[in-house]
Amino acid sequence: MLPTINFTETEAYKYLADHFIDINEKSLKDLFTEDKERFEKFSLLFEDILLDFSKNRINDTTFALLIQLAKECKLDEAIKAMYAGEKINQTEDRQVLHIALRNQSNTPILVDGKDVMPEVNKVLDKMKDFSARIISGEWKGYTGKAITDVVNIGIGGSDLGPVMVTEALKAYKNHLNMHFVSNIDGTHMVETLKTVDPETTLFLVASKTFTTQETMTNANSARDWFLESGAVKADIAKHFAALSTNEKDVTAFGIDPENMFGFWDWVGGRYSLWSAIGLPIALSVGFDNFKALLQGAHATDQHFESTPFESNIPVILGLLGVWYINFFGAETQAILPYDQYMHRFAAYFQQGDMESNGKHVDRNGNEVTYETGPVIWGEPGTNGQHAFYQLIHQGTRLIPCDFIAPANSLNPLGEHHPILLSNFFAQTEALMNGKTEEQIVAELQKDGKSEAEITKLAPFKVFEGNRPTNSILLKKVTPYTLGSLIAMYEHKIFVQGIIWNIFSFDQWGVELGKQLAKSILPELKDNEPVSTHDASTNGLINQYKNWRA
Ligand SMILES: O=P(O)(O)OC[C@H]1O[C@H](O)[C@@H](O)[C@@H](O)[C@@H]1O
Repeated sequence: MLPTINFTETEAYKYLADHFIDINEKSLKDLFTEDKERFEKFSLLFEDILLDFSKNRINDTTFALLIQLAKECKLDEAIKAMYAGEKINQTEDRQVLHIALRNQSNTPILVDGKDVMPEVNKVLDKMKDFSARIISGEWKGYTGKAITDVVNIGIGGSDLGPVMVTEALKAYKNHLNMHFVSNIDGTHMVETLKTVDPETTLFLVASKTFTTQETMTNANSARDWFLESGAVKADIAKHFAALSTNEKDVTAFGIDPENMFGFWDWVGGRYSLWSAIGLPIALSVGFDNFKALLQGAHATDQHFESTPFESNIPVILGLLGVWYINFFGAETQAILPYDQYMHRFAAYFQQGDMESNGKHVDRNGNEVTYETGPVIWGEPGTNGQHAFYQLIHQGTRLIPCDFIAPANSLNPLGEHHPILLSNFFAQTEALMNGKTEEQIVAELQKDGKSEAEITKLAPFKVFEGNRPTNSILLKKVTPYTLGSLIAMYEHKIFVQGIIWNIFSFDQWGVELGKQLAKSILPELKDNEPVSTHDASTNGLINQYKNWRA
């Protein structure tokens, strides 16, 4: 069982609330001037990842109080409970053990007294064998040709992770063409099928439950398309595999259980890329690279489990988020990777974070009296700079940003990488220091502007600065480092969920819309006007019926 402490009633929270008044008066610039050791104090090197959190609106006191907050909320007990396989997903009565999927030390992890590692390793071995056969061309399609294209059909956690990682690791990719169909919009499937050949395509039906409407509809359409190509039912075994926990429905769909890669209900969908759901990753970059991804995540898991909070990266990232959300009133968190390959990283953590911590009821079942999960968003640098950074620099909202960049490019091309990184360094510096009116005036005077022009223009050109950022510098984007980084963000989400006293591993909020869609679908069959809903919904449905061809 997880502790159920209201963090706003802790001693640390009360001190933080007072202390916030002091910090809110201070500028980051002053904090750096006051403390020459600031970078050394507020940065951490973990293998090939440097986290610099010194450009945050904290000082020694803030940091100590945040650590105290984590202790008072019994974060240590919560971490132990997760690692020990306790059923911390209490509303679904399940363990939360994505750490077992990447437990490369292979120490026993018990679920109801039974070590899950032999099962985990068995599936990994099966993935290794299967991916090797597909990649080498030993596996043949129904007309004897090797597989050239893989279409993953899945949505949410059965899509976003594999998409994000295969994109982030594209530099390590082999000859297989990867496609991902998630949306129920027929366009997604139709456009994908236009680019593939049934004789050389492997479909992976990825669904933890194997009941998700979008995925099952897409899988049925793919199967129909395949059978219309001249293949017969027996050929399905050569072109369809399932990544799921639901063997019964996989078999009913017509997929050979031999082609089923299983996982378990103690793996949350949005934490499942490390399981059989990661098969598209293993196919795209080879099993050794997939294993390196798991190893990187495992290194973070060990760090998170055993490092004192003061130097524990996920703990620090989580606490900084709490500081901004609950004291400064920040509503969003930007994730800004200066790496084109990582262009889906923010989208991935939109699900990871918002589905986990988008909760308004605490672990006692009571409405919370404070803010919880932030809105996560972001785009890769430098594109974001030319789109939304204006608001980050000069808007009215405080937006904590995580800047992520690799020191080494996987595509060193002329001056591109130094230019990219000069922007990465410049942005956090600009956000911190801003630009004062005096600086602006001096600049305008130098440009020969008149006093009248200077007075008119200067207010618009001022940057108040004092905008907080984390910088995460990676030596290079490798499968291992990427695994470590993803796991850091996962555990950060866990930390925040514990502080906020919410359940991070259920997702009841996605159910209502699904249920309503199911009841509306039969109403769309005929052209009779509907009157069973509110006036707006009736009006929309009836206009749709009028317009549809
Ligand atoms: O893998 P499945 O079972 O198809 O679920 C896909 C997605 O469905 C829902 O939106 C949620 O439950 C997500 O967490 C999940 O990832």
